[in-house]
Amino acid sequence: MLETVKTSNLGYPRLGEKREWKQLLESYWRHEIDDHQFEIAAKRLRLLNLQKQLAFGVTHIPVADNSNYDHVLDTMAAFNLVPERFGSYDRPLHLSEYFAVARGTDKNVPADMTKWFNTNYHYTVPEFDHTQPRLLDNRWLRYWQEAKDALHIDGKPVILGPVSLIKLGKINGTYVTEADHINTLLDQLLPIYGEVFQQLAAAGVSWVQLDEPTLVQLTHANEVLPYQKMAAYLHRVAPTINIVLQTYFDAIDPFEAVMKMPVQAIGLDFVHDHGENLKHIQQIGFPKDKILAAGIIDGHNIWASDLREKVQLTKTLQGYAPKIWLQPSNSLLHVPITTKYEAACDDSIYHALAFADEKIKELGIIAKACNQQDVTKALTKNQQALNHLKLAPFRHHPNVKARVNALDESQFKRKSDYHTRQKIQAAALKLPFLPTTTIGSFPQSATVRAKRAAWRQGKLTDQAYDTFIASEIKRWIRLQERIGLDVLVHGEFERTDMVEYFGQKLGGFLATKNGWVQSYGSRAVRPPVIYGDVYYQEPITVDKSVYAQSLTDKPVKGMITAPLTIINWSFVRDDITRATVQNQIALALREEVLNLEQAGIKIIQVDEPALREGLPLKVRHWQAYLDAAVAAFKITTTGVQDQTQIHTHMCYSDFDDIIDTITNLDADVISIETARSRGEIIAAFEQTHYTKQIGLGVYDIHATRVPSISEIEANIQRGLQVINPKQFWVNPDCGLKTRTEEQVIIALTRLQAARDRVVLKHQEA
Ligand SMILES: CN1c2c(nc(N)[nH]c2=O)NC[C@@H]1CNc1ccc(C(=O)N[C@@H](CCC(=O)N[C@@H](CCC(=O)N[C@@H](CCC(=O)O)C(=O)O)C(=O)O)C(=O)O)cc1
Ligand SMILES: N[C@@H](CCS)C(=O)O
Ligand SMILES: [Zn+2]
Repeated sequence: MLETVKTSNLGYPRLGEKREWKQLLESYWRHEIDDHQFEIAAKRLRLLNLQKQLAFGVTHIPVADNSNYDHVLDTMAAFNLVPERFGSYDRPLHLSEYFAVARGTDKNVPADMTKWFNTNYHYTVPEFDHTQPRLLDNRWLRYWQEAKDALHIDGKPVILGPVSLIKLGKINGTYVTEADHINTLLDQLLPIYGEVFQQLAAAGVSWVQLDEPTLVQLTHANEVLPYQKMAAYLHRVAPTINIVLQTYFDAIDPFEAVMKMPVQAIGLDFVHDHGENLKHIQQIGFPKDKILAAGIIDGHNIWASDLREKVQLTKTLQGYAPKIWLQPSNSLLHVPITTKYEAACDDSIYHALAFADEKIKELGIIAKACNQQDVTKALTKNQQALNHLKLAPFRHHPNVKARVNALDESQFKRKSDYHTRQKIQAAALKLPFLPTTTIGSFPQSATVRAKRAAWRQGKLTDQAYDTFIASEIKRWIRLQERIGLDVLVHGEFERTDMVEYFGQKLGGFLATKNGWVQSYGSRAVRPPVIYGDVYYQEPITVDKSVYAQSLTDKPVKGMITAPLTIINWSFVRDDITRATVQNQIALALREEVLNLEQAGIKIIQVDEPALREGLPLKVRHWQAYLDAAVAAFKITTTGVQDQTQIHTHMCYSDFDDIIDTITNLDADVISIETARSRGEIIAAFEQTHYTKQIGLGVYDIHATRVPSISEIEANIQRGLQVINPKQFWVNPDCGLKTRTEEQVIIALTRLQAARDRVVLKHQEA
């Protein structure tokens, strides 16, 4: 006898429909509101999110999935695990102490952040160097109680599991991978998780969602041991709590071992699993005593589901697991909140979109269909919407498809090898020893944003807006000249965002009005939607670069975003392969690169910061991804003459495992982040005997604190110990758009002075 199909959610976006949460955080940071006002407003937003899910009929509503900055930081703060420099506590952290860890202070650099699996969300990296874990704050109980008291919701607290917490963190600057380290830390953490669970049990909590996303990265059954130990412990100390062991972003390889764990439900991703979770269930079966929490709706993309197909999938799953919860494949943190602000876009796209709220509604329809309720109308409407998009003529451009199919070897190769190019470029550019440059963007000041807002609202003409952007470019060219930088940039003032901007300019993209997704803390991005074949409409960046170059004798870098970063930070159509979409983007950008070159731009930077984060979670899928990434980068960049210098830039990455890919990109110069990761990255380049030019980030742009000349000099010297000075460039870690003008001028002046000191010492030696 089949049980009623229930619905569940894994996490709801935090931003608020109109980014109210962002406004709230930032007004608190600006001291416009006090703690009390902050708490009242934050509670209102939390309850609003819960109320919505209640209204949509979700059976198992997540609680404590909210955060004041980041959920990993919340876990660290609750367990006294913040980095040592921020102190050790025996009471819950005050809001200002919590934000100090996240954002840094005058004295302390903030805790390190990195990408959350293969998403564009950043989490705070735990540091386990001096851990004295203890429970400071059972936030899971607090938020469960809040939902119960205010809305009578018996919520499902979401807690990041201890093994994943450990593996997402570092000891002595290195990610925790050794079994011994994992076990030692687990022994320290389990009693604390036990306390949390016991308190939840005492309060009457029925279900806890225990997220262990690292389970999808395992390859062998013996790696499941710490997870088993953890589940057995929690079951022993809090037997009345039902645990849903939640995985996402891929399939579980050691399937049988995980299925044996003493939990009451297992959450599996049936969207990003390459079909493997279903295959495992069909071959191995699903434990009869457990609930299958089936992630059947794509929580990482924004397309409406094919509901008939999902009903069919659910019925198939019911053949193996009679007790089912239907849920998104992962937390809805990674998609915008509602499509209702997008109604102005083409109807055939609009009706085929599903953001968080629409996804939750989809779950309700599928559940009803499986529970024998009549949803014919909803299913028909869904089929019509999908068909309209599929057949929309503006989606298909046969000539684009033909160009991708006709790609040949000549479009993947520079004319000459690096050493030949290097000589030609050196003669043409005549750059000094240890050239200085920046990564591209300068402050997106309140004035820049206000002018853009006025222009968008029609209060400023196109011409007035262009004139304003030109005046900013000119002002910053002069500033860069005054500081003495060697290679200049135009500053990217015209761009809301390095991906969204290209989405606004290329054919086949839709730029959303309100499709905000949290990137880190209060910061958000609006990923554009790739709905059709991508094509080049007209020059995108050429006029800005040419104008900037006309103002100075120093070289100005052209600045574009590379295909993998565009695709990884967009929502991508899912009816053709990603490799095809990537190559379409690459062919369009190739035209832009050639136009820049033809217009006299001698250095062109092709930013690829998201290449590393897009790596599939399973190593066996890496090579195909990396090969396709290299191909797209080469299509973009290899059309130019030898004397045109191609730069690329990557940040927020661990480069060790993609160093061969970096070499294969064949860029003449790469600038990378290093200031924050304290030099681990440099070793990777040393070991590979990297022969091309490298700009090491010697100023951490993510910290509000500006380093001294000596600190920057030390960073340069550290790099020079392992990298040949002839290959070395001096630059910040990343773009400067989030910094203030004052900070940037001081920082770059010091960077230039540090470079001059090093040059002097080098000449004296
Ligand atoms: C390098 N990074 C990037 C990532 N992903 C990207 N897609 N782009 C990136 O650059 N991932 C990794 C990192 C993440 N880094 C950041 C850094 C900074 C931000 C950020 O500051 N985001 C802003 C929003 C930026 C933006 O688009 N601003 C618009 C203004 C939009 C707006 O607020 N409009 C208002 C009205 C106008 C107004 O009052 O200003 C409205 O629509 O209501 C612009 O420049 O015009 C943020 O505030 O969060 C993100 C990721
Ligand atoms: N050119 C971009 C790169 C960011 S990763 C910038 O400077 O903002
Ligand atoms: Zn960057």
